[in-house]
Amino acid sequence: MELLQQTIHNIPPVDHQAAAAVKRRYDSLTKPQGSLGELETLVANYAGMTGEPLPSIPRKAMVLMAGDHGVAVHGISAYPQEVTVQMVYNYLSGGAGANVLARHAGADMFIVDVGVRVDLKEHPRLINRKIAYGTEDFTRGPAMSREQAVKGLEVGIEIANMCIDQGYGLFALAEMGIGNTTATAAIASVFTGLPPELAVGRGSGIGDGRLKVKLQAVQQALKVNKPNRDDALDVLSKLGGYDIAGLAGVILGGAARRVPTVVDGVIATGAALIAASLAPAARNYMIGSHLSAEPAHGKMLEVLGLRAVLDMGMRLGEGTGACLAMTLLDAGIKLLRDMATFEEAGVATAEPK
Ligand SMILES: O=C(O)c1ccc[n+]([C@@H]2O[C@H](COP(=O)([O-])O)[C@@H](O)[C@H]2O)c1
Ligand SMILES: Cc1cc2nc[nH]c2cc1C
Repeated sequence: MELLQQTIHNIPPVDHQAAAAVKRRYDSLTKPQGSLGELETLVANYAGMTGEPLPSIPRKAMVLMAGDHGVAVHGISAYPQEVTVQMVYNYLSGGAGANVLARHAGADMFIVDVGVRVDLKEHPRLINRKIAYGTEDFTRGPAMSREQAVKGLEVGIEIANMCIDQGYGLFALAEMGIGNTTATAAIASVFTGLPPELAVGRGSGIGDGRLKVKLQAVQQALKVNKPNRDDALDVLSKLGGYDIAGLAGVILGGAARRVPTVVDGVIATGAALIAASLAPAARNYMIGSHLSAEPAHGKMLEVLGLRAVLDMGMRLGEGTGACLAMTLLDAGIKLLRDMATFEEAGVATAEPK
């Protein structure tokens, strides 16, 4: 608990001067003012987070938190629960979408077992921080204890600190956990006020039968647990997963040291809602990536004040949207650093209005 509290306490305000310096430089470059649109805002906000008036391309870490969800016993996913562990092995051997897009974005992957249901074979690239063998079925009671929720958050903070100590300057959130869109729909419902009917979606691709069961599971979880939306630890422990807790911790750990986090799809955004509720200042260190196909995602981003820079109907999770967004951030930073100014290129500036 001490690490969590200290981390929250350490989150600094953003550096508005660094953000303003970026805007000024964009205005001096050989293009009509503001013509790079949201790319300019993305980089200016990023500079406000890191405090660098002329940002350089950051070293990137994708942190993938894997955990199982007890609610999966109800058949609320299109895939069997074993897929969680099977996909972890796929990440370790480099063959998943997450690996391909992490390589594409130049990000190194940190694969963490925070709560997979079975013991995993040791692997030099697997970080074992297992808190429990999956969560409890949240239709019957809390998914985990408050202490376990804190542990999950602190695992994320610890991984963030380890990465920052190694020189990483930007995080991408990634997760794997069969059933985690059910947990996320419940969290989304609490923090956005959306009724479960509007928060529950098809996740990994369920049909109408499973969708009905999934909706009932979320309704039941809210009824049985009565989460208190003013107490993020209550919401996280009753409705969350170890994957979600770990990712919320990464955001907090990064924010405390001015390292921004690119949020991924609906599950990562559930973690972002937990982090923002625990520490409102952490919100300033989050970068939106894409708009997931899950129905609650738009409202969740709106509540956080985040903008999705991509809208491509993606719903893979595992950090894939975050990686694509990181490539856009890099593009914006390159433009800022490498374009000629009006003065350097001898190009005439705008006529008076
Ligand atoms: O990130 C998203 O927006 C997203 C939307 C739907 C599904 N997923 C991924 O699919 C898995 C969860 O789906 P489900 O149906 O088992 O809840 C989990 O491993 C997520 O990474 C991810
Ligand atoms: C194969 C598979 C890969 C995934 N990656 C994230 N969630 C997933 C769900 C499934 C089923």
